[in-house]
Amino acid sequence: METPFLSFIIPAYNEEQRLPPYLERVIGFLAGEPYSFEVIVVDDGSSDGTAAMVKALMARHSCLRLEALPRNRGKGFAVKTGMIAAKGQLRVFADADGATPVEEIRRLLEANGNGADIAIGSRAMKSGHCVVKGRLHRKIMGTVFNGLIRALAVRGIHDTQCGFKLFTASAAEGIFPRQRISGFGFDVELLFLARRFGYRIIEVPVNWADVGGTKVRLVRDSFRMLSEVLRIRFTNLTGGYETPPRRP
Ligand SMILES: Nc1nc2c(ncn2[C@@H]2O[C@H](COP(=O)(O)OP(=O)(O)O[C@H]3O[C@H](CO)[C@@H](O)[C@H](O)[C@@H]3O)[C@@H](O)[C@H]2O)c(=O)[nH]1
Repeated sequence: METPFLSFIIPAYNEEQRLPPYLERVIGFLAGEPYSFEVIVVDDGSSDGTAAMVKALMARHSCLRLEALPRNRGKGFAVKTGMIAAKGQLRVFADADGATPVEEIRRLLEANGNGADIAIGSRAMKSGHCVVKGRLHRKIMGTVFNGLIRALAVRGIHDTQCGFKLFTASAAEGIFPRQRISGFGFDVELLFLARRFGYRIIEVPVNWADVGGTKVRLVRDSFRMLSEVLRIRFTNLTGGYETPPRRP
């Protein structure tokens, strides 16, 4: 069987400290795997040296690409940019802090092998091999937010917000051009559209660690996410989403 070409996309906002070690780990790991790959960093108008740092690493790693946005647009917009620029038959996005070890990609690929158009990492599904390390208030927030999301937008998914998701090229091309939410609520919109378009989603347990230095502001971003979820409902109700593509 032909080995797939894989795109690994990292949205980054002011990540000059946390991103370099993760990038090295990602490239080192993928280089040892049996497929070819590209790594795309989408710099979301950072005010620190994120873009310069990526450019310096590009001199050593030909697999590395930079998509630089002129101003800060939000994680959702950055992921959409990377997914549309990507060339891979399989496209993964992951957080810059390396909260989910890159090795966990094997679990996403296994789910894809089992028929998933979209494989999503989950911190909520318990499994013998998975460790989820996080502070209590983040866990409580996560549980409350996920409960609300399940009721409002995507029933049956345990963890919509884990920043470790895989799409086949055809799912990415069907969903991302139709994505409208630029903030952290974008994960919910992706899954909502995926359901609506008939793509098969498989949720898999992954290791995850709260490595600190989060850019998420608890109160501000929670309210913003809630308003984004309500916007998804409203856009759908008023027929705002384009006609679904036909699932191949
Ligand atoms: N492009 C872009 N990316 C951003 C922004 N703010 C944060 N990010 C990126 O989003 C990722 C996650 O941000 P963290 O700072 O690591 O926050 P976290 O607390 O670990 O995030 C958790 O909650 C988020 C919101 O639900 C999730 O999106 C994320 O996957 C994770 O579960 C990182 O790659 C970070 O660079 C922004 O304004 N723009």
